[in-house]
Amino acid sequence: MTIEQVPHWVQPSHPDFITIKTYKEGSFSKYATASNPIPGNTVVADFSAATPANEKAYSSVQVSETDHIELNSDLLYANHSCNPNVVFDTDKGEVRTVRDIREGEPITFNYLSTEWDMAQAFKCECGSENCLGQIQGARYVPTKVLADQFINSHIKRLQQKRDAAGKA
Ligand SMILES: C[S@@+](CC[C@H](N)C(=O)[O-])C[C@H]1O[C@@H](n2cnc3c(N)ncnc32)[C@H](O)[C@@H]1O
Repeated sequence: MTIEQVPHWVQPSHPDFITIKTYKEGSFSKYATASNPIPGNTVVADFSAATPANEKAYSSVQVSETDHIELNSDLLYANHSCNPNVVFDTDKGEVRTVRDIREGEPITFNYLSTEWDMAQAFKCECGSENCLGQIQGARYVPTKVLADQFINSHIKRLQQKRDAAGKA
């Protein structure tokens, strides 16, 4: 079944940053690409349009051990990658590049850096050498597998609690 996803915000929401493209027919087929070249370590967006999410969904971003937000912007179309080029820093409420990004390059972040137990799992198509395959939340991945990656503080706390309980 194809789910029609009709944005409720004015598009484009981040014209200098995001150009949306479509890569296949059907649901979840859109992705954010860079409108311009962007240097590494640049703050490119914030979460100022976000609102609390009543429940987690494919579209929400987890911002604490219990809370989720809806982005209400074209940031929604940032796909997951196991080797991402931006971070969604939920403590600072900002999106930052982690390396230089070429114009037209897909904008991606690591969903496991924000999500503990996702509403909707998927088989990752990022194509990275270190691709983890099934993406369903950091809960399902050993802490050491994510050790070299940017991980938000709420996920680190949840990892610590899980690992401590496992040793008890
Ligand atoms: C927040 S949306 C991202 C935008 C989405 N591609 C769309 O068209 O609405 C998250 C969904 O996109 C898809 N997705 C994101 N990253 C993916 C990836 N690396 N491989 C396969 N599907 C992905 C999954 O269906 C996921 O549930």
